[in-house]
Amino acid sequence: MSTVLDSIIEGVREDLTSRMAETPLREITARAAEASPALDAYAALQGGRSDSAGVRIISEVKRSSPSKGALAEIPDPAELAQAYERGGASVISVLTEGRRFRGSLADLAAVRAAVDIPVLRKDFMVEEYQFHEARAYGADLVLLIVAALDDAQLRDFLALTHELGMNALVEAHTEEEIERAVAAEAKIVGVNVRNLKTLDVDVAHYEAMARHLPADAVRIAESGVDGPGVVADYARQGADAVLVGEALVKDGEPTEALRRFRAASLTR
Ligand SMILES: O=C(O)c1ccccc1NCC(=O)[C@H](O)[C@H](O)COP(=O)(O)O
Repeated sequence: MSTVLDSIIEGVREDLTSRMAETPLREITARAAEASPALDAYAALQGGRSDSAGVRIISEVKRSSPSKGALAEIPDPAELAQAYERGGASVISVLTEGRRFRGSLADLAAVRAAVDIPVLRKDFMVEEYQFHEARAYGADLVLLIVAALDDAQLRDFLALTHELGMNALVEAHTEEEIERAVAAEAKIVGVNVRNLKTLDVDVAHYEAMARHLPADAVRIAESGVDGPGVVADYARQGADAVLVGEALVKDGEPTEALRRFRAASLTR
């Protein structure tokens, strides 16, 4: 049976075919090689569970989603990213998938030019081309969804990500996917509490999965933050960083919201 993830990836592949026809691999590779070196997202995210600065926040530019539909217009993603940076975000996540999330590579480039912190290209990465494209548009970090890749792809894409000077956030949903991420030698491992089959969010799932995360990986809790309480819970459960989308884009004062989220993690 086809899942939401399968259907998103089908659309991603179709859109990718058009972009590849417009800008061939050798051209995007050359543009990636000319881009400014990637910022160190690993350094920006590590230490959140142990040092006095508290949990790091990855703040997302998210207009729309398959689970909730329209969330926020975000006419100026660069301005939103700057508001996040002022609030103390460690990394900005930019959804670049167009059909379901209404994101774009133009959003990624605009955010990259507007902030001094690392930027994540949040997309469904299934072809080598997309990694060069991510670098060409200024990404420092890319998302690898274990459920969307086989073991060979996971290893090859991680190696390519590192060759291009970027880091990868390797996203798992289950114990088995965490094991696959660890076997591929992922250094930044996320647990997304949104079930990609049902789209249900269960924040308690992070606690169940956290004990399977290796001690030496940077640990990310993804999705489901609806206020400071959930950030504090994720921090208590040993997350180094928390990825937040909807709660920030729907808040009229994202800088203040972010400050509250960061402060909450210090109460653990
Ligand atoms: O958000 C969705 O509905 C969704 C559906 C299918 C695949 C991915 C999806 N979201 C991507 C994300 O992982 C979230 O944008 C991110 O973790 C932030 O989540 P939230 O804070 O709950 O908006």
